[in-house]
This record gives sequence, structure tokens and C-alpha cells, in this order.
Amino acid sequence: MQPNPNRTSAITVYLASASPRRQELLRQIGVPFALLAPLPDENSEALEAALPGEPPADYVQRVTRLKLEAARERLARCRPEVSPEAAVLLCADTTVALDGVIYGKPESTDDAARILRTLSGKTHQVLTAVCVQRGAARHAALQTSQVRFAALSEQDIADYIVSGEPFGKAGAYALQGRGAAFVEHLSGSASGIIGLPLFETLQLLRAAGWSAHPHSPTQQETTRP
Ligand SMILES: Cc1cn([C@H]2C[C@H](O)[C@@H](COP(=O)(O)OP(=O)(O)OP(=O)(O)O)O2)c(=O)[nH]c1=O
Repeated sequence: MQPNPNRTSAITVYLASASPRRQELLRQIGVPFALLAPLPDENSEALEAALPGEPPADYVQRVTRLKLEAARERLARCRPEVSPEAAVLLCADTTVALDGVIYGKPESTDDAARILRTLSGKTHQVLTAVCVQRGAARHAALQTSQVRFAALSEQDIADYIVSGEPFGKAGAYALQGRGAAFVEHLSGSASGIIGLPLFETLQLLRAAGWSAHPHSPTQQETTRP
């Protein structure tokens, strides 16, 4: 059988993310990766400002592209010896939307309470955009889930905020944590809601030439973080 030129054994997946959830999710499906988290001198927050009137789907995909550009610069700066053909960069961004309004990470306790009151008793969307790049080739996907929240009491909201869980999460809740108790129904992708839709991510990695079964047995050893 002829070797498939797209299936290169020397490819390393670089997860360009500071999100512990994305790392856990990628581990869950057994994809070895190296971490390429933002450096302390990078202003990651500045990437995430929405433009006036920007639709949520446009926003989340644009921010993911910006994260990818920053990651390409970071790889060139931190690992100049790595050929772009030997690296698959992986980035994602997650946002919550209701009636076209974007709900990002809460900035304060009051902001978290405001977001949770807004989501209470309604169905919102969770959008996660994923982007991979290897050399000049880029592959992208957008995964959207629908999540229906139960009606939350002021006590529910106050107790949840005290737990600290809303902070650092788009929409001020975590499906993987106590926030699951608010979810009456969901359709879509649980991993997408938590930050990395695994089905779509694996498809993108494969499109970029990554394989779980490389010809060389060394990939597993060389790409562990
Ligand atoms: C809705 C939801 C979001 N989240 C998290 C996933 C993301 O970490 C976060 C959305 O913020 P993002 O800006 O997508 O990601 P991040 O800043 O945490 O990490 P990165 O370095 O990759 O940019 O919300 C959950 O963990 N659970 C949930 O149920």
C-alpha cells in the first residue's frame, strides 16, 4: 500500500489555550498535545472585545482566528526550530448568546448575577468555534448547542455565585460542574459547551493530516506536554 502523504508521523498538536477544560477534553479523546498557552506579556483579554452589533457567530469565529494568529506568533517566538508543517495549531473560543446578545465571562459578582438572571427559564445558544492550522492550510468549524435553563431563584443564583464557579466561564456557568443542575435540556455537543467540541475537533485534526496511528511509534512519546 502506498503511504498517505497527508499522514505524517512527525506532527505535533499544539493546543494554544489557557483553558484547563480544553486540555482535559483533548486528553479525554487521547490526542497527545503540547501546550502553547498565552505568555504573560500577551493581552489575551483584548482579543475578546465584541464589535458593535457583531452577531455571536461572527464574533466567536473572528476571536478564534485572532487567537490563532497570536498562537502562530507565539510558536515562532517560543519554538523557532519547529517547522510550521510539523505543527498543528489548535485554538477555540466559546461564547453564550441569547436573542443575539453575547454573554462572555462575568466581570464581577453583579455581572454574574445579571447574566444568570437573564438566562433563567430561557433557551440560549452556546457557540464554540475551533480553528486548526498546519503550514498555510487552515481548517475551521463552528458548533452551536441549545441549552434550556430552569427558572432560577435569587437564592439559587446567590448560592452558585458563592461557589465561585461562574468566574472564567462564558455565560457564568459550567455544564461540567454545579451548573449542570440548571440545565433542563440541551441539544448539540456537551464538549462544545464546555469549550472544545470533540467530534468537530478530531475531524479538523484529521483534515490537517494528524493521525492517531502514525507510521512512526515515536509520536506519542515526543508530543506529550
Ligand atoms: C458554557 C461554558 C463555558 N465554559 C468555559 C470554557 C472556556 O474556558 C470559557 C470561555 O472562554 P474562552 O475565551 O472561550 O476561553 P478561555 O479564555 O478560558 O481560554 P483560551 O486560552 O483557550 O482562550 O468558558 C465552561 O467551562 N463550561 C461551560 O459550561
